[in-house]
Amino acid sequence: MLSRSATGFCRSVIGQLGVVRSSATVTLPGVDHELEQQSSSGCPFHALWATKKRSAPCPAQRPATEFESERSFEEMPSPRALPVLGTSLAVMKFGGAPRIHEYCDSRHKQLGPVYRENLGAVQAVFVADSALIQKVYAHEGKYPQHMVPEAWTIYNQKNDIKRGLFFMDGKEWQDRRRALNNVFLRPKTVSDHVPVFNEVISDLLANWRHTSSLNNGCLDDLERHLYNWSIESLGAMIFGRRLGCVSTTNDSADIHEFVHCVQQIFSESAKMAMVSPKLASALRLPMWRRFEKAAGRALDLGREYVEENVNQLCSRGKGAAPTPEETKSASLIAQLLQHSNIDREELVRIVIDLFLAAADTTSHATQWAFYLLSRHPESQQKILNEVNEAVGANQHITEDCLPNMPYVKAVIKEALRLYPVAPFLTRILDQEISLNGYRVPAGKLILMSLYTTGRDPKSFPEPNSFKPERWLRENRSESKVDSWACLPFGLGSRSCIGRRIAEVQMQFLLARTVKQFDIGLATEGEVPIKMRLITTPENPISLKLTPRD
Ligand code: HEM
Repeated sequence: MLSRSATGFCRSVIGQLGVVRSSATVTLPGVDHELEQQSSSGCPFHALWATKKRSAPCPAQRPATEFESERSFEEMPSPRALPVLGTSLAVMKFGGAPRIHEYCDSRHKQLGPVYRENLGAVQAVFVADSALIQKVYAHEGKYPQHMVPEAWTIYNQKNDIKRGLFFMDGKEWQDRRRALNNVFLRPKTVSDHVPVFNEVISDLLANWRHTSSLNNGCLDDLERHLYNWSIESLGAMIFGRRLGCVSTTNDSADIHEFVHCVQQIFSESAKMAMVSPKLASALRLPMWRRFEKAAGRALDLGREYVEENVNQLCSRGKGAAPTPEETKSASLIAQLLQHSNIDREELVRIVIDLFLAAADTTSHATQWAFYLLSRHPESQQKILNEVNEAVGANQHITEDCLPNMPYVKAVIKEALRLYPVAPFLTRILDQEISLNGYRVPAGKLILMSLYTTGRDPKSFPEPNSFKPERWLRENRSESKVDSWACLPFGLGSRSCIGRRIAEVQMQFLLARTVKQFDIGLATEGEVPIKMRLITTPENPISLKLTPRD
């Protein structure tokens, strides 16, 4: 098993989000390329393998003799490394941690779909091939294990605190995941909260209309707007009430501080990509102190929100039946308390980690989608046509309209292919596996390079072009997309638990924004990726919004 404390430079450099193996299904209306859901009985990979019509047997069923003809781990392609420095200089030449996706991409081009490299103290196996990714998932076992950013592990150990789902492993993870699945993966959970998601969007769009009208049509700092939107939407769902990040009427200084802290946690841990978090914490470097302060404050504020919510629920008295309205808008906290044996203390940790997992990912994914739309007016027109047709006489986009809006969904999928928020999915397997003819011992860190697979011309013709159409069911035969090469939410039982929530929120926001505004880019030129633990724009993005009415 890989030591959790191992590594500085690299654990952070490659410390992106990992992925999964789940049991709930989310199907894309009109988008025929989803793979994530499997039945819990039998080998889930047989079904998946069968749907891909591969001639080789399911990798999970390969005979034990498989390894006899394989080459050893040491023989696996690996870049030349200098004594002591290893390959750090080569990484630096590419621009260091912010360009790690490009560095790994070039290594794959040089060394093939599977190679190993010691980045700092971490020895990792990099995989960029959809068939091999399937194989890794087929071997992830009952308790899939992923990598967590080292700064967090150190912080948790130092402060002796336990954390939420993302940080759990083994049986504890499985129990909690099941309890949360019961709430998060129920279609009704999302449906019940669509009205509040739309309420948040109405406030956001009113704010955008006002702000841009005062600034020559420009909406600056899209990142901050989307961060607020993402936290407000999730908060409304979790606490059953608006937090005030977006609304102008219910403004609370605390919530802005919370948003700021969550944002800072990510920005400071990304800075530790160039310095070992262990070293940064031991020397109490400014970046560590800022990280520690932001994490401590976020945890405190999160605790206050959760406790306030739980106290309100408890003060209603045990046997008091909720009113129909209350039942409809029941906070997820109420549902978790009702349907699981999670206690208050654990609830605090779980909820705070949900915010950490959701805020950055959803806001940056949406930011890239807006960026791409601003550069592709023809796609905006397609969305507009689709939305107008779907809403008909009814001017509001309701949940019932979503199945008739496959193009919007395809835009999201395409944005996540080009800009996978989590650029590497990570797994640490508890059994030996053979990848591309090389043995990978149990306990090795495996990084699946989504940036590379998503832009592989074998999987996606014209891979660098934004072509949402490729995901539409009617184009499937000629578009030749390989869904296994694009897994932005991971796969299987440890896949993103918030996927459906994020997708629905994004669909509504994109569709409603395009319906109201023609979206242009206020800033010049292409915006490159800067890796800050997740895939973010290097420069701030500003939009030019022109009302359509
Ligand atoms: C576009 C938005 C999002 C993307 C691209 C995304 C992506 C991912 C990925 C790749 C993982 C992989 C975990 C692994 O196996 O290591 C993950 C896990 C997770 N995500 Fe998301 N996510 C998004 C939004 C959300 C939202 C909105 C929530 C909460 C409502 C959320 C909650 C979580 C949690 C709790 C985990 C850990 C699951 C576990 O360990 O069992 N995510 N996400």
